[in-house]
Amino acid sequence: MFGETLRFDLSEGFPAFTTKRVYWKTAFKEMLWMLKGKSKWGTGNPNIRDLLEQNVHIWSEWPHKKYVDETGDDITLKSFEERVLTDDEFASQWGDLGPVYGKQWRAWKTEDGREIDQVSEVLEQIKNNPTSRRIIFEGWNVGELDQMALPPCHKHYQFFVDPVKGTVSGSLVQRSADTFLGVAFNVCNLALITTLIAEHTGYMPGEIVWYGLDVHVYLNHLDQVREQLSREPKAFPKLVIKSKKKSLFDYTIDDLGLEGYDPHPAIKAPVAI
Ligand SMILES: Nc1nc(=O)c2c([nH]1)NC[C@@H]1CN(c3ccc(C(=O)N[C@@H](CCC(=O)O)C(=O)O)cc3)CN21
Ligand SMILES: O=c1ccn([C@H]2C[C@H](O)[C@@H](COP(=O)(O)O)O2)c(=O)[nH]1
Repeated sequence: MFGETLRFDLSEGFPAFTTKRVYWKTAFKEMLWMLKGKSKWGTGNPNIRDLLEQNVHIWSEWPHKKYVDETGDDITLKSFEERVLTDDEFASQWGDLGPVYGKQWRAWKTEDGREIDQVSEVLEQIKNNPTSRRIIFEGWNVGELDQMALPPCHKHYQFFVDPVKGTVSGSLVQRSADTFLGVAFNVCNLALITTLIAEHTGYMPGEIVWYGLDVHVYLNHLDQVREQLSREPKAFPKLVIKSKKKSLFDYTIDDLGLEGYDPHPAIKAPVAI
């Protein structure tokens, strides 16, 4: 399908889907990793070492494939991850994802050698110029796409302040959406970033609007999708910020929680690489 929309009012609950268990901690860790921007490994591009240290494996397939293709060393995904985790030099060389998400969000390179922190600018604009129609961060850096492990799927984030309601709403344009595996994570993470941005600018979270352009279901997910569609949705949980940090960029998973999340059981599916 092309051009689909989902809309959730965050005052009515946190949109972690309930028709299957969404590994929201994994999703949140991914979002917090993106918000940190650069990695201390290698060239500073986002690196899977930082995810593996938190037991998150959802990005490992891509650098593993690159390593096997380029070196001919046919090691398993598990041994590859182990090596990235324990061998600093290996992590710097092979754990690097290129200038993906966090790099563009926090340190977009300009022609004159500066780096632009788009997320900090979003916070500044919401505080100082809330009626702006330019409250955006963008990951689609055309000149650097060929260096990225995957060109960004969730690419354009735009925020909107309603001064009367006292809310910040968030939206996401996603060029390509893996309906069964990716979208639950993407919606969760859009709701998380919108809530955190509201918290750090003195507003309440408003709505989130998700736009999916190429929205697809992989053929080897069909049984899983049918199973999920047969289930009745339940009430959404509530996001709790257990400890408010000074900066939006300082959160760890231990600072966040979901209260009242009682989903149907998880449904497993293979990820397409
Ligand atoms: N085909 C494809 N779909 C995606 O959703 C996707 C990509 N590729 N490439 C980049 C990232 C990585 N993402 C992923 C990758 C794997 C899962 C996944 O396997 N999720 C399982 C288990 C989660 C866990 O390990 O805790 C799930 O049941 O949600 C989710 C998102 C989202 N993106
Ligand atoms: O956050 C994400 C990241 C990726 N996806 C999905 C969408 C596609 O199925 C693949 C990417 O393949 P492309 O050929 O580059 O479109 O990953 C997602 O849904 N959410």
